[in-house]
Amino acid sequence: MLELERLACERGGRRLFGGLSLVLHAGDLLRVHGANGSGKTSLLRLLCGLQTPSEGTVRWRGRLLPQAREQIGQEQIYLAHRAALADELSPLENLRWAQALSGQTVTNETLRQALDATGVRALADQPVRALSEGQRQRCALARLALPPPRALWLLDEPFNALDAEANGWLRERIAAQRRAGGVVVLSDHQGLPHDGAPAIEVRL
Ligand SMILES: Nc1ncnc2c1ncn2[C@@H]1O[C@H](COP(=O)(O)OP(=O)(O)OP(=O)(O)O)[C@@H](O)[C@H]1O
Repeated sequence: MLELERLACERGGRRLFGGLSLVLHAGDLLRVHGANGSGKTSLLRLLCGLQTPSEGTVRWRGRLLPQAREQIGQEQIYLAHRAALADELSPLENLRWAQALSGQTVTNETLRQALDATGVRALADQPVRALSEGQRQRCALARLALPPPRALWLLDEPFNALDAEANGWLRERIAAQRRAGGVVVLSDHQGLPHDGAPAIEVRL
């Protein structure tokens, strides 16, 4: 479903990685490891078409990125590092905005149910700036609980700041996504404990 061919990335005139080739099929999990600044975020941004490779190609279901980014937007979720939420908006407004950007409109009740899934329904109407890091991350992760199902999840350090309960919830969501035939790519600089599920590992 997701094909990387001899992918290379440069930032600020520096080559971060090159020659990266792999194919992810339905149900696959790719774990991207590497030190701070090694290029994990850059790789995820290449995979969702927010960045252009310096060499090589990325294809989702045969369509070339970033050229096909608009079409592919409805099939993927990209959750950026450090819960990229607008501070002045509430979690509910942030979720509604994220859905609108990918062409979806949902009812407030559906949004509240998603926030309920990550345990932050009670915070739905507060400004995000008043939330803790972990609460922010839970709000961002609520997108994974929103319809419609998206075949490709790109998650930048999604376990950051989560407590044990939220960590368990996210692991179960990722497992369910894989069982449903989706593809998950996640980055990690902490050497996450492995949950035993087979994964493809890349170190940058
Ligand atoms: N907009 C930019 N312009 C120039 N260089 C950049 C830009 N964004 C990132 N970089 C550089 O690219 C390199 C890789 O950054 P990236 O965010 O992809 O790393 P990372 O592995 O995700 O790091 P971390 O674990 O710290 O989040 C870094 O050296 C960074 O300074």
